[in-house]
Amino acid sequence: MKVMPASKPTILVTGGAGYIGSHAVLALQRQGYDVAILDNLVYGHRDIAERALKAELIVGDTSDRALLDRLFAERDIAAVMHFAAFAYVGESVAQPAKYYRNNVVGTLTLLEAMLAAGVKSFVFSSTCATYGVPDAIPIPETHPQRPINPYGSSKLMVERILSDFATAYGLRYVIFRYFNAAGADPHGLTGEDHAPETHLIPLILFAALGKRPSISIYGTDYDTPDGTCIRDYIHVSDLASAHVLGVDYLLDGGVSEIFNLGNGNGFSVRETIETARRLTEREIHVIEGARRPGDPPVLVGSSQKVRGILGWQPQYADLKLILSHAWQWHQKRHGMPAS
Ligand SMILES: NC(=O)c1ccc[n+]([C@@H]2O[C@H](COP(=O)([O-])OP(=O)(O)OC[C@H]3O[C@@H](n4cnc5c(N)ncnc54)[C@H](O)[C@@H]3O)[C@@H](O)[C@H]2O)c1
Ligand SMILES: O=c1ccn([C@@H]2O[C@H](COP(=O)(O)OP(=O)(O)O[C@H]3O[C@H](CO)[C@@H](O)[C@H](O)[C@H]3O)[C@@H](O)[C@H]2O)c(=O)[nH]1
Repeated sequence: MKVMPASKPTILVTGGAGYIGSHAVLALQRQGYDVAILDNLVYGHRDIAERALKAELIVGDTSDRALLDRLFAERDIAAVMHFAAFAYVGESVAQPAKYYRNNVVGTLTLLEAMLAAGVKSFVFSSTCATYGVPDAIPIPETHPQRPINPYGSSKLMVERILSDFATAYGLRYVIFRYFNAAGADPHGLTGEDHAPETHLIPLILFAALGKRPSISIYGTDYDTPDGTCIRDYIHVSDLASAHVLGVDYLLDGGVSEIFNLGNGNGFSVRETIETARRLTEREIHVIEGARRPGDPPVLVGSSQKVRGILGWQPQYADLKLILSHAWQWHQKRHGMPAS
């Protein structure tokens, strides 16, 4: 007789209609988890959540306590993966209130609703932006946290709340501090589609597609080898697989942990543009502009800890491969075939 595997529990994914969250939904589904998405669709996409991923989408906000109470009462949720947040570094400098309200107050409401419903496992999207300007590269998890923009501060505040809630209320969490998410699902089911788009890699590819006339480099006078900022780009599907390992770990009774997620390799803005030129074989017109407020010159992370404790292994660490998946996705999403 064929023995069917016991079905896995339901995971609530906030922000699951967004970029990284949708890849996490896919990774959870591929591991046999049931998923419910909570997303207010301010930046998320109904077509990706419902048509591409065929997931249950609850359209609503993390600050809506009545909705959260109903959501937890009606489903048997084992853990929450919390992606819902605003995440534009530059905007956070100009509009900090928007960031503290959504990222801190929204998360607090969600945590209170979870705990009231007896759900105590939480996976949180934090960021290397909590480190600020690093003392040394690669950055370990023990590095002091001194964010230089309100976005990073909002994420650090949530990290502190989680630590206090663990002590007082028995919450168990995995915090992932990611470096720069990039790329797209290699099978093309989901990818990056921010409006407005402010991230470097999609904007470079839009210039290659002719959707934009050029790419601006924000600052060429940084203290780096070519004067432009250096970032550690990590494939979004590798982020997603780490999140599944994080949920498995918490559901197995693991203690609260904090992990960096990066590849440990830094690429400058100029190097990233050059890699895209070679990949796409298209003209990419560059404009050298002023620095963007809130940008640290170099962010590169050490991910030894997550490899050791969760056994995480990135599958797509190569920048050209990351760009090639993003390129496939943007050509399909924007209906412009490669020549
Ligand atoms: N993109 C990166 O490189 C990066 C790096 C480090 C950390 N992060 C974090 O990862 C998470 C996801 O980032 P992303 O790039 O996928 O962003 P995204 O904007 O694509 O996804 C966020 C999703 O959350 C939803 N949302 C926002 N506020 C909400 C609320 N109050 N209630 C319900 N839904 C809400 C949005 O509609 C969107 O679908 C964020 O928490 C971000 O801070 C991102
Ligand atoms: O048109 C552009 C856009 C960006 N950049 C530069 O490219 C780098 C990367 O910028 P971007 O893609 O906007 O990412 P970050 O500002 O580094 O922020 C991302 O990565 C952070 C972790 O580093 C996350 O916390 C944020 O949520 C996420 O948006 C930075 O040096 C920017 O100054 C340009 O030169 N031109």
